[in-house]
Amino acid sequence: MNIIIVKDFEEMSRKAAHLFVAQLLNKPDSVLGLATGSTPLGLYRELVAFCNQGMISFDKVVSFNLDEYIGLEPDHPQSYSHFMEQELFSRVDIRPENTFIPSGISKDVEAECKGYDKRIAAYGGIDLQVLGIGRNGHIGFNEPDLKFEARTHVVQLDEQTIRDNARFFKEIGDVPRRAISMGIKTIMQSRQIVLLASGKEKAEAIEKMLNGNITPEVPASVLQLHPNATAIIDLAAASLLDLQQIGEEYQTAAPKAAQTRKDDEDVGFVQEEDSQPPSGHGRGSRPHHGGA
Ligand SMILES: N[C@@H]1[C@@H](O)[C@H](O)[C@@H](COP(=O)(O)O)O[C@@H]1O
Repeated sequence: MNIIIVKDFEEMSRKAAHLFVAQLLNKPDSVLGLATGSTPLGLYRELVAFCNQGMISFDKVVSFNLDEYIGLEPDHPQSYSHFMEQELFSRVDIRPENTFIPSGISKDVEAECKGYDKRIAAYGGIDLQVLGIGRNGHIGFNEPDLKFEARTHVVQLDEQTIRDNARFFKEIGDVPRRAISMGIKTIMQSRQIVLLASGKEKAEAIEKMLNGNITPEVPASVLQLHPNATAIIDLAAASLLDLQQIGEEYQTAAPKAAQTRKDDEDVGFVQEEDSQPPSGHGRGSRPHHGGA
């Protein structure tokens, strides 16, 4: 895993944005994996600015989000769908029909999960996936568990996650208890992954992710196995790491070029055989939020 230690949130966001800009310049029709939470907000701000300057375009981009709360309508102010609309989609030239987020109000959640993975595969898989990290080491909404959940699935949220995310809701009782999340295999199939972490509340999770065993009890630890993953960590989130050791043991340079499908197969993360060519559409007409 490449480790890049940066000064603060701003530098983390800028460095992450550069990876995305490079990706889009190389491949304008990239499939991006997107995340929510406070952590990627600076990244999205930077991408909006690059797009407004005409340096990048999202016109040909397809995006898949990691997760969504079960029970929230897409235009609910705390839904991840609404978040993405506000923070990125309404501010760049991405086509609404090319943005995918699991539906939290699907009548058949199992079919929703299966269909989501199939659709990702049908678009050729994710080129670049951004991740935040929960204080308990979760990625997406893959909570600590006894086994890695492979595919997009329904999760029961941890008490700590519910408490952490309660800050976005009026009261803790309003936080949904369940969500749909991409699974570990879905995430690991991405050709390139960038995990962002900022702030001292993430320090313990980061230390366990990098120095601990690869275990479902720390879901982010699986990223140690990914052939092209980069963690961009600010000094506060890196405060429990031995920075000298990092200098010696890890690369801090730019990530390797995108892995080929052959490489993906070598590590056992293969695309589904039964994937169909893309026929469905994204979330269709975009609710208007009057964002800047
Ligand atoms: N499902 C999201 C995760 O994708 C995110 O990484 C995590 C951390 O959020 P924050 O970036 O606000 O610390 O929150 C939620 O649980």
